Amino acid sequence: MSTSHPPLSVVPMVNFAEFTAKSYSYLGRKHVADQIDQALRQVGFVYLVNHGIPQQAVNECAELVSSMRILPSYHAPSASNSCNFQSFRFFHLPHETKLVASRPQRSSLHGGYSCLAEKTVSQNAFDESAIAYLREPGDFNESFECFRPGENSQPNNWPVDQARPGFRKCIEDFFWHCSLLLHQVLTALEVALGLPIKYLRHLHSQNNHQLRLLHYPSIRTRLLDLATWNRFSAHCDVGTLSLIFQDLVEGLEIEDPHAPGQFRPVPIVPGGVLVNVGRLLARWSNDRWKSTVHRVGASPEDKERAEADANAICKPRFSVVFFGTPDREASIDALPGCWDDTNPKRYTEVKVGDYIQMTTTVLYPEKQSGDGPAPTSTTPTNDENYRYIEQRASSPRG
Ligand SMILES: O=C(O)CCC(=O)C(=O)O
Ligand SMILES: [Fe+2]
Repeated sequence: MSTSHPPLSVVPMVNFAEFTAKSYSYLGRKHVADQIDQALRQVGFVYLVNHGIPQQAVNECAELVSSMRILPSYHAPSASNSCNFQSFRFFHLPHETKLVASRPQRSSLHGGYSCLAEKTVSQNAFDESAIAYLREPGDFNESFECFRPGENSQPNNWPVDQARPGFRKCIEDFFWHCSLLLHQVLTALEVALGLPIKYLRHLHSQNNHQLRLLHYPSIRTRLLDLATWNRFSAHCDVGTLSLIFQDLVEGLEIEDPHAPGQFRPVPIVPGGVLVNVGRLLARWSNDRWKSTVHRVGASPEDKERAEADANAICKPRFSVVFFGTPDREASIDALPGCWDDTNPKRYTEVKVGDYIQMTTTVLYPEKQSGDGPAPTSTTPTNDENYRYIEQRASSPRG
């Protein structure tokens, strides 16, 4: 079948040092800003190298992530199983210790720990039966989420310090590194569109962002057949820009904007950060910048091994994702330069708080007030969830 667009296989890469270096001229910075603009228009994702977050800070965050053990009851990792994030030390804590830091009943209003397979994202499903269907099996990951340190309306739940000394400080510091980078990339977008300085940034002045640590444990790769179980279901992010830091294990896939339904693996760029557009920024830019559907499965290498061996086990994967979010009171209306008579506004103006409320209703339908009790001994353990998935995978849904 012929197509006017080449298949999407590569996320463009941009050297961000050329934007942040003080020695660079306006024209030099504009050149970088234009490259980012182009990538977000065509792919919705861009890799930034030399992004300015000190490697030591990424390593420290990853360092908490340092033993090679995975959830012990499943599968032993192979000796060659190297990854630079290795395994979050946090995720190796005993289940009960992690539960102390739980998000109350999946509340979108709290930071904290979510157990394996507790949560599923849903894409474009707004009626109750579709949501119920999509939610039934959880995605095969466990996560820890952190909102802006000191944000009272979205309190964070931390593990007790003796359980993981330094965890809280490290994660909070990393939050602020990411926040700084987010503001720099927003500045680049202002330059690309010729907007007044801080036009986008001033609507992010409250820094109501979110940091998510993710652990995708090893599992029999064939169980990750996307018809039965996912590591992270296909979705778009909600906010403006997300920053994704990955270990050395691939698995992220993005939908080819020119071939809907076809997902392309994203290769790892060591030291690079992936930046992608959330739905709010797509809306704000009148769809100039694409919010591309993405998902996480087994890496291409693991998939290949599973072709030959039905019992092959895929490598564990770790990632850290920072979700840039505008201030809740901000109104999002098409940006200057993104619409005119020939390209009229596609969306009505929306308040950020209302939009987020609508999307979290889909993600966390059973709990809106956020004040529910912490999980109790009746909360399924990771082991129970895992066994459930094994069972369900032998009788696929549908
Ligand atoms: O783990 C990843 O690489 C991506 C996760 C993701 O897309 C998300 O948390 O929204
Ligand atoms: Fe995402």
